[in-house]
Formats: sequence, C-alpha cells, structure tokens
Amino acid sequence: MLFSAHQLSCIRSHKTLFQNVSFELSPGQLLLVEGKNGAGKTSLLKLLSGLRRPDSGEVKWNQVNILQAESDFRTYLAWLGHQNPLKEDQTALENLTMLGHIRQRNQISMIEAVKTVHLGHVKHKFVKTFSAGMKRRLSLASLLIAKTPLWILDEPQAALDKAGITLFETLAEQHLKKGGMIIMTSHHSVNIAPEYIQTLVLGHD
Ligand SMILES: Nc1ncnc2c1ncn2[C@@H]1O[C@H](COP(=O)(O)OP(=O)(O)OP(=O)(O)O)[C@@H](O)[C@H]1O
Repeated sequence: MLFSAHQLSCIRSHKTLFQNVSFELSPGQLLLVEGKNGAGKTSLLKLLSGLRRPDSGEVKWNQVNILQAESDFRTYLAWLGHQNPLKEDQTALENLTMLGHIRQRNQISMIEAVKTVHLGHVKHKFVKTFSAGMKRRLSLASLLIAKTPLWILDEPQAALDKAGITLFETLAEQHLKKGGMIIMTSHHSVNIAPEYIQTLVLGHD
C-alpha cells in the first residue's frame, strides 16, 4: 500500500494557498499537517480524501489517481472532518451501527468500540445530550469499527480533554503498529513515537 501526493496546489478565492506539495506515505506512517489558521490544512485534507479536485497535481493510491473511475481508494479511507458524522436524535450505539453499515466492518463490536472510548455507560443515550468531547470520542469510535487502513482526520483532538487526547494517541499508535496510515491536522503537539511521524508545514516554502 502506498499513498502519495504529487506537486499539489490549491487556489481559493484567487489566492494560492499552497503549491508543490508532495509526499509519500507507507504503512505504519503518520503525516502531521501543521500551519497557522487559514494556511490551507483542511483544504489539503479535502484534496487528499478526493472531496475536492486539486488545481494542479495528483493524489495516488497504489499508483492510481484517486479521482479515476477505476480507483478503489474510497474503500480504504476513513475520513473524519471538523464536524462529527453523528445524528443527534440517535443513541451512541445507533450512530455506530449506522456508521458500521456504510463502512467495511472490523472485528471489533459496537459495544467494544463504545467502551474503548469510555462511553459504555451512556451507549443508550441520545447524542444530543452529549458534550462536545463525548461526541468527538464517539466519532473516534467509528474509526475502530471501520476496517480501513488510511485514516484522514481533521483536528481529531478538538474538544477532547487530556484523557481523551491520550486515548486518541493510544488508538492512533495501535493503528500505526498494525500497519495503518494516518494523515491528520493538529494545533497541539502529538505524543506519538517520533519514528512514525512525518511533518508537513503549510505556509512555508
Ligand atoms: N469554500 C471556500 N470558499 C472560498 N474560500 C475558502 C473556502 N473554504 C476555505 N476557504 C479559504 O481557504 C483558506 C484556507 O482554509 P482552510 O480551512 O483550508 O485552512 P486551515 O489551515 O484548515 O485553517 P484552520 O487552522 O483555521 O482550521 C482560508 O483563507 C479560507 O478562508
């Protein structure tokens, strides 16, 4: 498995946000995308997920452009944006069940996933009664039930307390140890073994 970006550029409102962005990501590697507010981190993640077309350059999964019809990239991807993919009027377990249906399932059960993120005691509660941090934890649980090697995560630590951030780092490191790949943005330091991490800073030539 190889995920790669080749000379990507992105223009928003006639302004070049970034250009010549290239990297390669192999199993067991994490790409940390850094940069100040407005540098284009979310825009880059959207290009890498196939949600937006680059103004130039290509994104490839196993040497095939992800936007080509024959690319099977989507089946390998779990995307978590700024917004949680949750329905407020459903319980925690109902949300995970819904997300489990639209993704290829892993071995872990919904109950195990919800317990792993320390929400076992509220698994039958409506998500609208959750705090922002609890919703983020539940969204992270959806990554565990998906059998997808590539996680693309926009500020996964947002709204998490210290324990939640440590939990995320543990889950991320386990995913990398199993040969998973992660691309993520963060405004915080990420406490994951440095041998897994490559850093890409936007806003610098
Ligand atoms: N839909 C859009 N139309 C026009 N411009 C946009 C759009 N979305 C974002 N932008 C602009 O693109 C620039 C980069 O936005 P982006 O969200 O990618 O930055 P970011 O690095 O993720 O920022 P932050 O750290 O604040 O989340 C900003 O100047 C923003 O105003």
